Amino acid sequence: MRIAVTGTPGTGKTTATEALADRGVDTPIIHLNDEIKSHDLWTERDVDRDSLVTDIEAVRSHLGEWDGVLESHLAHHFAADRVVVLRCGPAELESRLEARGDPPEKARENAESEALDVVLSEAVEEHGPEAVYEIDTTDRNPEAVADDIAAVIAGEREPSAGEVDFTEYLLP
Ligand SMILES: Nc1ncnc2c1ncn2[C@@H]1O[C@H](COP(=O)(O)OP(=O)(O)OP(=O)(O)O)[C@@H](O)[C@H]1O
Repeated sequence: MRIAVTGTPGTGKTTATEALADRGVDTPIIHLNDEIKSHDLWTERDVDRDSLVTDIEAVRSHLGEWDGVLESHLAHHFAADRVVVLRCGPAELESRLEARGDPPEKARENAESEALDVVLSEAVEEHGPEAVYEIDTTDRNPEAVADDIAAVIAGEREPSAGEVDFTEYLLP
């Protein structure tokens, strides 16, 4: 079973999947961003955004026939059986990102992307609504989010997409 855990940076993918791993689940968890760095699966450095441009095809061949949980804001770009999209209210997302040291303009850019449902829309377009599981992490602790991800893995949660609406963040 291949579970992609995706979402705008700051929605808590790493934290929630690490909480899951701490429970000793027997599902392998792949932190894709670590794989990209450790196996040089990138094409160039984006100096302006202080990030690496991922080589999607190189990642695809590196992953091969993977199984378990694939965690990254890019995870929905790869074949998966179920796609978990973590969501977070843009204002809280901006605060989380700034609190961890991200530059304010980058935090704001991600908050606007979250308000525009960018990752959710890509996930639904690439996998279909029947494979997408939206989980709102706003004002919830990582353990509760990990519980919801575990429910998706166990097949105990119905697919849901588009129930979260953060567009008011974009209002002047
Ligand atoms: N449920 C939560 N409630 C409050 N803060 C959280 C929660 N989950 C994560 N955080 C905090 O938000 C920040 C971002 O979390 P995390 O790195 O797990 O997000 P991410 O989605 O993996 O981000 P990225 O895609 O950049 O790796 C961290 O400082 C983390 O401590």
